[in-house]
Amino acid sequence: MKKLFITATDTDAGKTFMAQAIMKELADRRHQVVGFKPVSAGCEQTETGLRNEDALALQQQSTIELDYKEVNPIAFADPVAPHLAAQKQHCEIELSALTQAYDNLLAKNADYVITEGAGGWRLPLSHSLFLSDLAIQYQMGVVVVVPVRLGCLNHARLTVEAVRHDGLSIVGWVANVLDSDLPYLKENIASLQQLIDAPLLGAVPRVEDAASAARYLDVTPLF
Ligand SMILES: Nc1ncnc2c1ncn2[C@@H]1O[C@H](COP(=O)(O)OP(=O)(O)OP(=O)(O)O)[C@@H](O)[C@H]1O
Ligand SMILES: C[C@H](N)[C@H](N)CCCCCC(=O)O
Ligand SMILES: [Mg+2]
Repeated sequence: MKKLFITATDTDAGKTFMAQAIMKELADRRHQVVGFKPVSAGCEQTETGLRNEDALALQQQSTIELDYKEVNPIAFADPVAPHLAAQKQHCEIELSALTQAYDNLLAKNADYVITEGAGGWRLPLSHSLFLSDLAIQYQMGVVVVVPVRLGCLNHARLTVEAVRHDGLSIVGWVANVLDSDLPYLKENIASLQQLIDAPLLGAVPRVEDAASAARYLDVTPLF
């Protein structure tokens, strides 16, 4: 059983997109995969409760049937920092709620549990909890998604330093090349390779959907 945590240098960076693509690649190689979005902020109210796009995508990409709540135990309607959404509801996110949900997924005995973070690595969940604490608790392997743009070198390096400071390994990273006209694109990717010093799973251009993104990824470093 491999436990992976998909983080990024920021929000809106391509975590869900690449998580789906990685799950597809693994599933195509006959691995059983389940997706997990422990905390979501930005949901639609439906008859069956709050539903978040990321979690629905991960639920759909899972090779084992999962209830929505199993994929996304904590959901907030507002698309804001989750600890602020929690404060507004006078509640506090606790690590035990996340570990309980994670343990339930571990019990499914899939080959991979793919957790998508929210925002970046050090996302606060309360005054005393970060989402990174969940990844640390289970010693997850970390995949970093980097949207390649001006400013990403610093963000990528800071993320890598924080992950390693927490004692976790970066098992791979993805260059999300949303702007193929970025000046010095190749040089930026080469700099990122140096700064991150972990396997590059792929450089993904702007594509139609996550299934197309999968074609640019080599997931063998995740085996
Ligand atoms: N390579 C790509 N090609 C085309 N569209 C992309 C690509 N990467 C990301 N996107 C799009 O950019 C938007 C942001 O990506 P995504 O939702 O995966 O980010 P995220 O890091 O998961 O954000 P959040 O922090 O909200 O979870 C989405 O609309 C997604 O479909
Ligand atoms: C609403 C958004 N799409 C994400 N779900 C939450 C991002 C929180 C980022 C918090 C922060 O680091 O400032
Ligand atoms: Mg997402």
